[in-house]
Amino acid sequence: MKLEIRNLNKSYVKDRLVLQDFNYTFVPGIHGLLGPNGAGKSTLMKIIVQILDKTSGSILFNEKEVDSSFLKHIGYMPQHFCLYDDFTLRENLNYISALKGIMKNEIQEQIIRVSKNVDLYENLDNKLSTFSGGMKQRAMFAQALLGDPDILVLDEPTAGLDPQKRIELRNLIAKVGHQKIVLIATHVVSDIDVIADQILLIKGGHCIKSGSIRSLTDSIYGSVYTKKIERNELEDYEDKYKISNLSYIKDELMIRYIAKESHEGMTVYPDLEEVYLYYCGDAYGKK
Ligand SMILES: Nc1ncnc2c1ncn2[C@@H]1O[C@H](COP(=O)(O)OP(=O)(O)OP(=O)(O)O)[C@@H](O)[C@H]1O
Repeated sequence: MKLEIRNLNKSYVKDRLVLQDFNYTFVPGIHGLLGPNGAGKSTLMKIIVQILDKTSGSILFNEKEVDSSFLKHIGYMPQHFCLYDDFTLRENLNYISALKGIMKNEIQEQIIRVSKNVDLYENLDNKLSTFSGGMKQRAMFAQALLGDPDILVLDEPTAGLDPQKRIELRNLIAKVGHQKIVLIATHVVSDIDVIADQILLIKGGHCIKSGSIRSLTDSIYGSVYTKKIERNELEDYEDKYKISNLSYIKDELMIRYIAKESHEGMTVYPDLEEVYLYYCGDAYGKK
């Protein structure tokens, strides 16, 4: 199974491309789409799920150009809440099942399966208006799982969740995402650093770098340092380098920072946040 994005371009307004010659081939596994605000992650997702038209380029699923029949392969969880608050969860899932064209005699079984998947089986007959934020996110995830789609497109699925709920949803995605093509757009590195098989760093409408977390951290090994400094040196370091971490140990200041040229600090193994800062962060240092 593969989903190919070829030379994809999108502009909302004339002459301003928000996706530029975007190329990537998704295969089964969890793909984390990381990038700054406005990078084009949601736009890419909306084009894949056919909410938006592309300006040019092509999308192929298993070698064939996609058309509207491709939608049955997709489960989409948008960035913003999109359920009916006055409906019960069962009514919501019934409605979405009908929209997805799921056979009538399969709907009840599907609703039971997905509600159990997201641990909301006991809440099926409660109105969404009584759900907490975390329950609503899980309800939206249940909606994406209806029809057991091959591809899950999740746009900031953990937005607004507390740390425990965030971890629970992340584990759930890892559990049900197995053998599917899963795309997760996020700004939160910890949402994907454990579960993603591949990371795509997206900036300015391009995929600027991709690979496994290990290959990405390896790619910047030698550029991340740690050092104990005096307080009055901090400003100078901030001017010259990207500080990825700063902590006080008693009165001493310990920093981790990214320096592209070799440096006197002690080299440390990078993490994904540092990969993000290295490739997607603002201009190198303040100067
Ligand atoms: N409906 C629209 N009309 C005009 N411009 C838009 C529209 N939607 C998005 N854009 C612009 O397209 C660019 C990409 O936006 P997009 O929402 O895809 O980015 P993103 O990476 O998902 O950002 P975020 O992380 O903030 O959600 C941005 O410059 C945004 O302002």
